[in-house]
Amino acid sequence: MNFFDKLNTTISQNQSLLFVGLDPNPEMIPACYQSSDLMTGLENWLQFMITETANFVCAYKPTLGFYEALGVRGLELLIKTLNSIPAHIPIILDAKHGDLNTSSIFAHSIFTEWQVDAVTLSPYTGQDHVAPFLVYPDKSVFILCCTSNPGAAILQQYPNNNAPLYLQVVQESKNWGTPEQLGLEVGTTNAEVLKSTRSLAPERIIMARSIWAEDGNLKKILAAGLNANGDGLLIPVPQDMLSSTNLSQQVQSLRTEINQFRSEFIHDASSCDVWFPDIDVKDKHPHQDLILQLFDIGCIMFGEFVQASGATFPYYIDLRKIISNPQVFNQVLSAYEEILKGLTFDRLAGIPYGSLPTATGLSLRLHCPMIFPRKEVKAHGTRKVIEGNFHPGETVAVVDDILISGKSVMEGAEKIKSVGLKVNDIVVFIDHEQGVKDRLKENGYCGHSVLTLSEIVNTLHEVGRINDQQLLAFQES
Ligand SMILES: O=c1ccn([C@@H]2O[C@H](COP(=O)(O)O)[C@@H](O)[C@H]2O)c(=O)[nH]1
Repeated sequence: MNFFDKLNTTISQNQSLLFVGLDPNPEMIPACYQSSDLMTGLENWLQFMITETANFVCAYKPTLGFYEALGVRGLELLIKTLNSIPAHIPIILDAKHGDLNTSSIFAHSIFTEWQVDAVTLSPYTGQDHVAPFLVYPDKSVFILCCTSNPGAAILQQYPNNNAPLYLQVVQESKNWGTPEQLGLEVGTTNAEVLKSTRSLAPERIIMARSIWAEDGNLKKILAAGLNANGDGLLIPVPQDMLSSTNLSQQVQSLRTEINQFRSEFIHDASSCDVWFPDIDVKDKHPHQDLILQLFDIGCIMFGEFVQASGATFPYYIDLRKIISNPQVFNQVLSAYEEILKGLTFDRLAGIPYGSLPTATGLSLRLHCPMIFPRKEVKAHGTRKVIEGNFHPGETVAVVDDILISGKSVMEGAEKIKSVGLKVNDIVVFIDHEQGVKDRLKENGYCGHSVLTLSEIVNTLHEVGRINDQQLLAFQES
């Protein structure tokens, strides 16, 4: 999973845009962690920060300079700290070293040995300095565009407020990497600076810094920095909060305040709803939030529905609706992507019409060319069975929404094979079970699914979205 997906998954799981700076700053160490051995005190404090916040933040950001300042033991402490961070939470190493000669070896150390997910970099040595970090496809960089140091203003605002240098940095750095590879670091208490950055880079993740100096500024900062989906902005947990004994509660309250604002912001600004979980279940299904969202936006319906075969089912799944909800669509794509990454193929194919948007999204994410079998062959023009370019002999992974009998997806796969292509794998979002994967196997295909229908129904019943009667109707069908 790349940094961008890992970050989005944690944002969605922990419902948080907050990140914590894991800095062993001897000047900030709380009294209860001060001991005769400074390093032990700092280590205990860092561990406390991680334990208290791991379920409520989306990333950690250790600053390399604080560890280096403590000498060899400081670097040992950094390794211990990195190892203590739960593996699913992304780590952004704050290391604005601007030395061209060391960037390749530094990138290798931090990404392959220390296994951090992203790094902050200074822009002034240009793309040459940044490029060695971008050769790691799963990693990202954050380019420092603006700092809040009063003394920096004379450079950052040069030559004037209409075309300041920091916006040139934003504009130029956008050419260095894709939005998944390159985010922006903006330190400011001035919401106008964030607003200008956001309007120039609507597609980038912005890591906000130093926003807490002025009381009551949070709403202005959020309004200026959030993107149109109500995210794309990483917000630091205030430094003084990290020294408090009830850190966990304070971070949770801040998270709630931010999420309330995001929710109102989205309703005001867009026609797409943002979904927040209303249920907290222990040992929940890994896709529980996604299942609930699909139910809440009407993709999973219960009642009497006649299927194409003439049979009546007590449910109907309409995954075509996901295209109208980018938040859900993005998560659905990530779930397909996890399966596809383990398979070998040259091209992706979607089964029309329902799975064409999904296949398109996956093709762009995986940088894999796409084709599709036509539903009906035209009586004019090229009379093609397959749209898109391909070479006979290539292998195609077929993507579809739901397997009921397997008829439609196998018909599509047969058309693909009829032009000399090979199909081994069929990947769907939902498997209706009842032996359909065996049927695929008998026909020479290996079926993969993100979810089974029983996982969906049991999860919905467990959290009270459907009643006992609906569960029974499904179990008896
Ligand atoms: O709840 C449902 C049931 C079916 N569909 C559509 O049918 C095919 C799958 O049916 P097969 O019998 O496997 O051919 C699926 O691609 C959908 O287009 C549905 O959307 N929802």
